[in-house]
Amino acid sequence: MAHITFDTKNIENFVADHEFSEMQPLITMADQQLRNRTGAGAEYSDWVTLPTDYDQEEFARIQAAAKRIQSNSKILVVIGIGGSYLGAKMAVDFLNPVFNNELADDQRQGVKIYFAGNSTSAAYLNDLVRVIGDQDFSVNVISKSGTTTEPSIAFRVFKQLLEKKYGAAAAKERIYATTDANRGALHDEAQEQGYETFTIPDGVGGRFSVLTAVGLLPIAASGADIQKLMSGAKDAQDEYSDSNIEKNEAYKYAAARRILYDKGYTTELLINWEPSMQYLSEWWKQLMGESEGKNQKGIYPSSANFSTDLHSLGQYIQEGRRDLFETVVKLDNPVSNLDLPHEDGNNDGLQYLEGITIDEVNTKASQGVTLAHIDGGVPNLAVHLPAQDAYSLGYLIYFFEMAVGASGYTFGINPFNQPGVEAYKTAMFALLGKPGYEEATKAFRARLGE
Ligand SMILES: O=P(O)(O)OC[C@H]1O[C@](O)(CO)[C@@H](O)[C@@H]1O
Repeated sequence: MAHITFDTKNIENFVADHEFSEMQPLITMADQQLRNRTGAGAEYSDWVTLPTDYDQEEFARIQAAAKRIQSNSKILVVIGIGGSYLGAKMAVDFLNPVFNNELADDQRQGVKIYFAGNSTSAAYLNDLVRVIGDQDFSVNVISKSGTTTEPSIAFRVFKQLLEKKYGAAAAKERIYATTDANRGALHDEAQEQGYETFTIPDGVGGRFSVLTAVGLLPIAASGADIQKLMSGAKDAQDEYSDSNIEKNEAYKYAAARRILYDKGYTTELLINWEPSMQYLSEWWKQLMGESEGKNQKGIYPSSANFSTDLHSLGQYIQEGRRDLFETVVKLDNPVSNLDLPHEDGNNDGLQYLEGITIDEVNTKASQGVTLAHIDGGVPNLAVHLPAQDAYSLGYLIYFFEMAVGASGYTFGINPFNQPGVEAYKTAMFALLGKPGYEEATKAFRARLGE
């Protein structure tokens, strides 16, 4: 089966071949830390073998639950934030038609998926309640800790909506909780209330959890093929098993990023040319940023959606500060195509494009932009995706996970924790007056002049 490929030819002007061989010892060391589980945070590296070592019984329950949701609901509200949200959103968007939720029921493979609990916006929750209206729905609440404020608030709202609509007992049949196997507020509530539960394994951190029930249940409910997703990831696990940069493209990507970083290219833009891939970048940003951004080090992960953002960020990318490099994720074969419609005359100046497809325009645009950006001093890496399908996505997920696992160790940090996220939570809890934060409450309120 065709699989993703990684291409460094467009950094030739910026990086010499010998620089890759010089990076090999660092990558070999990182590979050993990762695979022998001797590096910092190794207890959270079970994702390395997840595609060949996952709970088959739970996988079957996920598929059964997805079928049940499809049979009794029009909508699945997926509640979660960060790693308990972005992987599912990425995959649901990538594997379904762009306007999936707006299609007629018989045009859609599975249920409509709406996400909640990923902000503190009241308007978002109010508007989603209005969208649901009198349609049948179920809820998948996802939280490893079970105490994250945003999803906890959203869960209250949608749990009460379910109870109002179906009654307390029937509401419980429509709630699916994905959480820690043994502990946490959500775990305890699920046990007490008898919700069907799915597990976020102890050894898999949030941002690496898309191939667990965290991603798999929403993805399956949307109608996408989670078996093929896992099989793409499994083939990637086999493919990226060598520590040699020349035999392992995930490590070649890690090495290329690290070489560029050392030369002052400290911001990486993940570029896509399909609107359905916008959330691939959002997922990738958490994966990279939360893993690498520690001890005042790490590549800042950003993204741009082309050609849209060429008309907003294009100027900066072409001529702004020269600390950017791009990684383009390019789809080699579009999921659907369109001929430019014929029109008599040439009032819109598009006659020269007649006879070629819109996807060819997309491809030529991407090639042209790459050349222009290289000329402007922006190194350009490329990941080619053969198809917009579950197999390729599973492969791609594993590619990025392996790359950041190794890359994190080259920075000498723990790629699997996220201590810095606590700072905002402390400030927020203090200002909200959460019990246990009394001293911090005084200090933060004083800073606001309260
Ligand atoms: O699944 P939880 O515990 O609700 O956490 C959600 C997200 O919050 C973080 O812990 C911090 O933002 C992420 O690492 C995680 O993906």
